[in-house]
Parts: sequence; C-alpha cells; structure tokens
Amino acid sequence: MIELNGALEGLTEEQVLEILQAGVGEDLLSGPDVLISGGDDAALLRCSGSYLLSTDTMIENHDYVDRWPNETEQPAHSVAFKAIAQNVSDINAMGAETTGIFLSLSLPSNTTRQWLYEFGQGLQAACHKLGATRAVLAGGDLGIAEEVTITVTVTGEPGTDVLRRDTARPGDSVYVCGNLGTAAAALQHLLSNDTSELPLPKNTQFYPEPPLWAGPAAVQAGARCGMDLSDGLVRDIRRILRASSAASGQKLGVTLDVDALQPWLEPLTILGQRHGANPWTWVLNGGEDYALLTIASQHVQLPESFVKVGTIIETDQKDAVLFESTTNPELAAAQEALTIELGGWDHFA
Ligand SMILES: Nc1ncnc2c1ncn2[C@@H]1O[C@H](COP(=O)(O)OP(=O)(O)OP(=O)(O)O)[C@@H](O)[C@H]1O
Ligand SMILES: Cc1ncc(C[n+]2csc(CCOP(=O)(O)O)c2C)c(N)n1
Ligand SMILES: [Mg+2]
Repeated sequence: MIELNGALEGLTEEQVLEILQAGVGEDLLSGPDVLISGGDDAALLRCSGSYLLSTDTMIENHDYVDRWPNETEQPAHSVAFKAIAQNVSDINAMGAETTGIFLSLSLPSNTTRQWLYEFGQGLQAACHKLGATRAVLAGGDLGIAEEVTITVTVTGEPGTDVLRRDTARPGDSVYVCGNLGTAAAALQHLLSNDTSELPLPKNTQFYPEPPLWAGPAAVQAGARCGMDLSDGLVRDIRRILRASSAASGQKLGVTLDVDALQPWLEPLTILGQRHGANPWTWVLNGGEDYALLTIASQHVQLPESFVKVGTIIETDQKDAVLFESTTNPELAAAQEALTIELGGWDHFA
C-alpha cells in the first residue's frame, strides 16, 4: 500500500513516480502502440511512416489557480484532466488519435502526496472520459519548481489525411463542433468575488470536453481544414484566414452567422447578467473550450453535431471577420464592433 499522508519532501524520485503511477492505474501505462514505455531512457513507439507531435504547458497561477479569487478550490484531478484535454485536442484538431503522452511535471516540495495521487487519477479520467482509448502515458520527467508546471507532449497517428490551417478557400463552409464560451464564462466567475456556485450546467474551465471523435470523422468525411479553439473563435479563425490566404494568394475573410451562434449564447445569459458582462464576448473571444473548428467545401457532408456558423469569402480587407443575421441585423453590427474591441486570448498581451 502506498502511503498518501504527508508531502513529497524527503521522498526519492522513484517513490514520487510510484504515487503518480498508482493514481494513473495500469490501463494508461501500456498499449499496443508503445513498445517501450516509462522506465527506459526513451520511449519506443510504433509508427507507420509519419506521426503527429504537439506540446502544451500549464503553469499554476497563469493557467489555473489552486484557490481562485472566488474561493473555489481547483482539484488536482481537474488540473490533470485539463492538461490532457488541451493536448489531445491538438491531435484531434489534426484529424487524428493520440497514441503517446509524455508528462514533464515540476512540483513544489510541499505538494501533498494526496495531490499527486489525485493528479494521476485525473490523467486517467481524462483519457477515459474523452475517449483517448489508444493513449499511453509513455514517459516524462519529474522536477522541483516554485509553482506547479505541467508540460504534456502528445503523439498521434494521422488517418488518411490531416486537417490543416492553410486549406480554406472562398465558398467553404465553417463549422463548430463542441462548446463555445463556457470556459471563459466560468473563468470570469472564478476570477470574481462571487462565491456562489457556478450557474452553468458544466464547468468546462475545469473539465474541458474536446470532441475527440470529431477530428477523425471530419477527415473521413472529406474535410481538410481545421483547428481546435483554444484562444477564442475570432482569434483562432483569423489564424486559418492568414494561413489560407498565404497559401492561396487570395485575401480571405469570413462571414459568421449570428443566428447560428445564438444557441451557445443562451446558457450563458444568466451568468452574463450577474457579472454585468456581454456573453457574446465569451462566445466570440473566449478560449479553452477546445471545440473543433472545421472548414470544408459545401459538398462535404459532416455529421449533424458540426454546426455551420459561417462561410469563407474573398475580401479587400485582410483577415476580415464579418457578421450577418437574417433575423437581427443590428445584433450582427454589434458583434462586429465587439470583435474589433476584443481579440481573444494571448499570453503576452
Ligand atoms: N517555442 C516554440 N518553438 C517552435 N514553435 C513554436 C513555439 N511555440 C509555438 N510554436 C508553434 O506555433 C504554433 C502555434 O502555437 P500555439 O501553442 O499557439 O498552438 P495552438 O495549437 O495554436 O494553440 P493551443 O496549443 O492552445 O491549441 C504551433 O504550430 C507551435 O508548434
Ligand atoms: C489563472 C488563469 N488566468 C487566465 C486563464 C485563461 N487562459 C490561460 S491559457 C488560455 C488559452 C490557451 O492557452 P495555450 O495557447 O497556452 O494553450 C486562456 C484563455 C486561465 N485559464 N487561468
Ligand atoms: Mg491548437
């Protein structure tokens, strides 16, 4: 039995790893795509020609807070869940499945053993709940730091093709599959002094839900363009416009359909009123929901849960994000003003 009372201080690296692995459980520690996993100098992964690789870091007090200003405590379980979710989302956004997970974890020495054990459980829960069934925790590194620093690196096996950012063309349809705005809405609540429970059906700030089936499904349906929404719909779609404009030699923009975006707005209305915030800012500029943005020509049939939210156009103005509404043109104009005012998430801005 592993002793979970006390802090990590005084343990050997092997003992720390043992606690993490006890939380993670057997399931996540081996699988058919990983020939040699944790324990050797490097992991050996099976691959057929080419593979995908992506990395993302979470740092305490910058990407999450142990105890938020509104006094909510963020469980270790959810910190790990989010670290996995944001990484497997990037592999999904290439239309692929995650095979390997590498975890570089630096912790203050007074971190409790219980925290680390629950962190391990969160890693396992994320793979299980999100459906990263092929993923194996194949290796990593442990270290000491002043603030918890979690770097996850993931590998993935591409399908017949990938979703890239530079293949959008005029006339293509723009789809979103997943949540929009809820993580940003929750963030505003956590950063406020409102200690009441979050009035949202789900806290995707703690437990993001990238739709992992959707990336491979989009490729299979014939889509070749997409990305995950980590920094906000408007900011991220501009990345597609820039990359695709450069590749095609055309000046590309997008028209977004305010009516199609409305369903994401409704669950956020009460929280918006409580914080005196316009929930459109969360839907258009909020990050960390990890929905899949997909762009495909009109003859591609995507599954029903891909919601068409706009169309790629050729414009005079670089990276133009325009809004239209058949029912409410005034609202469309207001969204345009909002988008100019706010630009989504940037670590350095
Ligand atoms: N330090 C770096 N060295 C080399 N390339 C980098 C570095 N930082 C970022 N990049 C590259 O820049 C691109 C954008 O990075 P970013 O971390 O914003 O990824 P993203 O997918 O847009 O966002 P997210 O990781 O939140 O989904 C990626 O292709 C990434 O590999
Ligand atoms: C304490 C705290 N402050 C701010 C935020 C918001 N935030 C952090 S990273 C990110 C975008 C994705 O990052 P990356 O591009 O690195 O994946 C956003 C919207 C947070 N979660 N916690
Ligand atoms: Mg991404």
